[in-house]
Amino acid sequence: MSNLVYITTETHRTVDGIQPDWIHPHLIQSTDPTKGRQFRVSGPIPKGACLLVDRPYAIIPVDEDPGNIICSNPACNRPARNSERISCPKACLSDVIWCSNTCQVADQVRHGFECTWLKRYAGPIRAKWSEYDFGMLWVIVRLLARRHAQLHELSIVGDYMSTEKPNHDWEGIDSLCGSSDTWSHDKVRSWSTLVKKYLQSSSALPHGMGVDRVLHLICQEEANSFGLYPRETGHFPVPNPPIDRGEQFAAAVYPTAAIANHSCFPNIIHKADEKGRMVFTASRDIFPGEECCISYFDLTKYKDLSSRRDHLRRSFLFVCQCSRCVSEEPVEEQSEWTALPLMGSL
Ligand SMILES: C[S@@+](CC[C@H](N)C(=O)[O-])C[C@H]1O[C@@H](n2cnc3c(N)ncnc32)[C@H](O)[C@@H]1O
Repeated sequence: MSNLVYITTETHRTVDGIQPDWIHPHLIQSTDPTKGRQFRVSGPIPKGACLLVDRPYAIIPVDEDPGNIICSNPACNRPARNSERISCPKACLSDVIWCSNTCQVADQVRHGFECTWLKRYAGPIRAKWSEYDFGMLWVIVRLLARRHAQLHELSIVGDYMSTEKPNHDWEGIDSLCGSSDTWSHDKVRSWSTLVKKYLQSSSALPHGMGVDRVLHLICQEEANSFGLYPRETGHFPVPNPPIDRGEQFAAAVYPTAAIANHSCFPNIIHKADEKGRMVFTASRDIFPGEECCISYFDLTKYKDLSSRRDHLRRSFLFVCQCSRCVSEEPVEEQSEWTALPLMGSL
């Protein structure tokens, strides 16, 4: 991180009302007819420049590495050492810890929302479904818990419905792409069962949303959540010998970072910092008008066109249209793609 170039002239710029911790003045949002929302740059970006620092709206530890459990306070998120961990007094879940009394007190309202749900359902979901399903549902509960805590704060200062202070962060979650049309019927049916069993609005989870909205939230979360790893993702060309990104230690949803599309020839490297904030750094010089892309997967793992596209199709449900994939397509496939009707034009 030592060679990052921070340009600090516009510290409070927003992307369509969403306010990340920091965004480079040249990073803008636009729309691509095939890929949807995207990041572009309006001016030159030197290699090493920091483009974005985005706070997670919700983050959960992933159980692989019990040495690396992150503080539950969303304003902190730092990995806490064993000796400094404070557990929930109601013992809702061993993965819920805070790194100090201050963080625990600051997180009371948000955690209060998830605590009963975790105590009641974490065990049964892990036993009857899977660790993956539990993680996915817990991210949803944390999204709802954060929204609840923000609404609570706004109601304390008396401007809950004020148009001057809308809940910018939740707008970012609301605008994430993803819908039930993207996923298979079986998948959507299984998520619908999970929502009805475990995520309906109740005294244990008073979010006030209908089943369809929560199901839609799952579809959005599944299309937009990030895995957090100890090392950077997106170095290209892959260094020799290759350095992978390590074991995942958390999963998170970032309202602004989620706008970044994937490329197998990315110009951005991404990695979460010590507070769980997603940091985008230019991996080469980027020219005005260029799209800014991250890599959604570890480029050391999938190398040729078919393995990259298969992986993206299976895990992210889209056919990669990045410049590298399109240029590597056999000529007959290229003409098939160009023959497909586009939804619009640039
Ligand atoms: C995390 S979102 C990225 C932002 C998204 N474009 C939007 O409109 O919000 C991931 C989705 O973007 C689209 N996408 C991202 N990278 C792509 C690529 N290389 N080729 C085609 N579609 C892509 C896919 O629809 C994918 O499900």
